[in-house]
Amino acid sequence: MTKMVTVGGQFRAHWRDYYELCKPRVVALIVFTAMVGMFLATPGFVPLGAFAFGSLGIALCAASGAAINHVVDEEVDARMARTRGRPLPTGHLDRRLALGFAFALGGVGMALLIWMVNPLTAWLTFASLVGYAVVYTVFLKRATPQNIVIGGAAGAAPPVLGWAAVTGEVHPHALLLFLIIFAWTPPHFWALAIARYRDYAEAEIPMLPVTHGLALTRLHLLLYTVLLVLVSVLPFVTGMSGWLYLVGALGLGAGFLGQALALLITGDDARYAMPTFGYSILYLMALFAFLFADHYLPILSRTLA
Ligand code: HEM
Ligand SMILES: CC(C)=CCC/C(C)=C/CC/C(C)=C/COP(=O)(O)OP(=O)(O)O
Repeated sequence: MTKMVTVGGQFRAHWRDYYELCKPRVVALIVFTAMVGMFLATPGFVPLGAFAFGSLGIALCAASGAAINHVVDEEVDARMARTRGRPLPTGHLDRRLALGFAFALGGVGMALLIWMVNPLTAWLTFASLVGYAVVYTVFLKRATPQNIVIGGAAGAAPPVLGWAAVTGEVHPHALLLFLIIFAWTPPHFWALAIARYRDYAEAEIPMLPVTHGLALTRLHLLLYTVLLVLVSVLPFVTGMSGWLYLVGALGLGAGFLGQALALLITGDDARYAMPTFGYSILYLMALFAFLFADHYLPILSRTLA
């Protein structure tokens, strides 16, 4: 009896470790933005196959990238308070097992995308995986404070991937969604980097607050938020989205600008940095929910009329 409980307990611990390697909450938001890309790609309903296999394939590849990031960053993660409890630095998981797991996820994800969706989506997703796990994690993260600006392109790709899964093409409207996430990434990350800048300094990772100071990072955070609000209006200006989206985008943008301004003016990182980071996640989720609602409400009201 005792043995069974122990075996059960161990299995549970391993399952959780593998799950954590996938950065599940980040992947969830990535897949949500990909799904919205799929919905916006068509005036009607998304074909079920493209939706299910596209979402699953993108999720598996993003999780693969996240797991590779854990392997490459094992030593850096061990040096930072925020990350030293992860499965590799704590020794809960072996590096080779983690890498095998990452390749298995990526392999299954790619197979699904190639055979059940289309090759364009598969290769764009592969480029995003390599962009995050290799270009950003192995090189840029350790090389330049612009790491997350350039590396942000990998995380901004999912709506383009979702769109391509449904239509087999890269549409200019999908690129607008890419631009939104691309402009959102710096304020998203720098809010956290300000809050945790001692971590990055100790790990000798050249994040902007470490190399150029907190004041300049707060200013850059605000400037990118202004850029984000401007870019977020483009779906309305180009006729891709309507008034519901515009009102939502401006309301959410005002909230983000308020946070970024409060951080800059007061310099009170303890009070504003983590709430700004939390708001950035809520912002992206809600902005994409507005894109979705704006796309389907007119169709719904026409159907009901
Ligand atoms: C290069 C681009 C990005 C960088 C450098 C970055 C950085 C980070 C970091 C360091 C964290 C904290 C993770 C932790 O504490 O475990 C985080 C959390 C998060 N990020 Fe990002 N991020 C990027 C792109 C994205 C993208 C594209 C999305 C989604 C579309 C996203 C969604 C999230 C979410 C949802 C969390 C919260 C996770 C949690 O609570 O466990 N991030 N990000
Ligand atoms: C295939 C596809 C769509 C790939 C998406 C890429 C992806 C998973 C992007 C997430 C970005 C992210 C969480 C960066 C943080 O890494 P970090 O190492 O700076 O943060 P950490 O210190 O918390 O590990």
